[in-house]
Amino acid sequence: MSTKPPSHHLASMSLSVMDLFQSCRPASMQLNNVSWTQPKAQSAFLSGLNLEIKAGELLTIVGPNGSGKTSLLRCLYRMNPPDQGEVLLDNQSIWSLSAKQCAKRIATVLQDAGHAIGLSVFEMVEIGLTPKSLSWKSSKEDRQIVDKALAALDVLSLKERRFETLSGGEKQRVMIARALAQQPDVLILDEPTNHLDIRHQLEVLELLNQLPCTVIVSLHDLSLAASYADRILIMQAGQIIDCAPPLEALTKEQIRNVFSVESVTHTQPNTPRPSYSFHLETEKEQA
Ligand SMILES: Nc1ncnc2c1ncn2[C@@H]1O[C@H](COP(=O)(O)OP(=O)(O)OP(=O)(O)O)[C@@H](O)[C@H]1O
Repeated sequence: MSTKPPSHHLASMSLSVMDLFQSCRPASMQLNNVSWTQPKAQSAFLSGLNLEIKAGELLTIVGPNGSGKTSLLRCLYRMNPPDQGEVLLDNQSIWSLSAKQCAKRIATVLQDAGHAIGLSVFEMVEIGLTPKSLSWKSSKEDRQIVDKALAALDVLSLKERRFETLSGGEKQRVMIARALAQQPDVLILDEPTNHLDIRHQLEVLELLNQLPCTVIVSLHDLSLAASYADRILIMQAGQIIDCAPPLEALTKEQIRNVFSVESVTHTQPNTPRPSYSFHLETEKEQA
């Protein structure tokens, strides 16, 4: 028997949003010996990174503040040019593709939920159609795509509102809808659950889990990361410390070493998906 809570909204939204992915060709991505140096820094922050992301995989990226999650994601979506090594999308260097060719296959949801003065929610999401659109004027089919993406993120009722009047969580959901409207083969999201209430956090991860495209998502919540990931990648000080299925990657020792907290892992029967509780080391434990 399923342990998931009933979600009528989720069931209907996933049905229609899956239409958008009918011609999705999930892509693999690869980092080969990638190094990247922060502007004005003396030495590389990301250094010699190697990683293979399988087509259709859901990879979550975790790590403390400043460990390099965003920097790594920027390398993957053709924002940070590596000083050394290569980033491949289906075995082709992303730097041999134009920005537009890349945007046809990779969609991003960034930490700072978009700025737009005067655009409606509908128009914000319509921008997601740009890389693939053949004409300036949106067709009936384009408008249906936008509506389906808005419905999937539970923001269809806001479509006439001006984007800048939305709450932080509503803006975040609109930006995820825009990425879905782009119908990508790879979806990269940088902390997409920031600002979201717990129900919408779970719904977003559940939705990402059902998408056929490759999904790469950074998260601070280790339980959420472990609940849905095929593999978890752990960053620390610009290095990939581990990349493995949740129970293998997030051991008590690993969590202590990387996040400097003590943890208790809670597992449930019939599921490989753990959750965690945390506490700071007590003086008694230190002794
Ligand atoms: N363009 C830049 N110029 C200078 N320093 C940078 C730049 N981009 C990133 N950094 C630095 O690189 C380090 C890694 O930053 P990054 O944003 O990748 O970390 P993160 O793991 O995503 O952090 P957080 O969890 O706080 O979002 C930080 O110390 C940051 O200040």
